[in-house]
Amino acid sequence: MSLDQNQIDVYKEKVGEVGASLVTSGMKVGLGSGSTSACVVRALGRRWQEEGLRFIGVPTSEETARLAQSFGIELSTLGKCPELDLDIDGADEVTRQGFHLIKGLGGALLREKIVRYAAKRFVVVVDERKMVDNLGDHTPVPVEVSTFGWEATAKHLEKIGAEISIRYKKVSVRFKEDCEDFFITDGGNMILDCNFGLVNDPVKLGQSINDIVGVMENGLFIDCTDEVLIAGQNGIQHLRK
Ligand SMILES: O=C(CO)[C@H](O)[C@H](O)COP(=O)(O)O
Repeated sequence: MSLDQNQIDVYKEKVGEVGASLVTSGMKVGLGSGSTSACVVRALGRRWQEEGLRFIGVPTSEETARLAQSFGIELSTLGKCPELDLDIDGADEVTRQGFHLIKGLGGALLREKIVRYAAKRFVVVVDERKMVDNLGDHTPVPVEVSTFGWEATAKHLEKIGAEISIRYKKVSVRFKEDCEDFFITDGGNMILDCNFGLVNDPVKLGQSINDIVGVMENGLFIDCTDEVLIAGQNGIQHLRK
């Protein structure tokens, strides 16, 4: 499906507003990362300033924290708020059946996964381009790894079938050594984008990836999404598990 950027931006704004409408005063809310989550945060910022909505946000990235703070939204940490009522985040792929996800093209997957598992309810906001039949349809699996010894970690990932692209600051390119321009996550790690082709058994794959020493976390979010808000030609669909 080809959509122009203006149409995509309109979808993101709309789904951001519907996502933000799920927040009520007094809630503790995980704030996702990426451009669609930014639309949620901006819509929440408007509600904060115009309606007097008051909640506590726990951001999944420094960028999201800065955006939320620019609206005066109160932020906290999982240290102070270890249990959240709601987490709203974007995704790179969402399966039509089961709402399994690939996340992390924005580079925040470790914090996003930690925040997701601190929340009672997880709502994913996407536009219709992100809906797939199988994980791996058009997105690699981002894997966050320690910068120390990442080359050895990459070799182990290749042994389990990954075709690796190192994530650089701007774009992800094919394996190249001795490059100093790596993308570094908020937690000080690197991202290796691992193409496994179609992912038939995501639970097993996620386990095999996380069993490798040096891996911090992988971008497969399996069986943990409660609801999906999908922006498309027919408006916003709100699907529940
Ligand atoms: O997982 C993520 C960041 O780590 C994002 O949620 C994901 O990449 C979607 O981003 P966007 O809404 O910009 O397409």
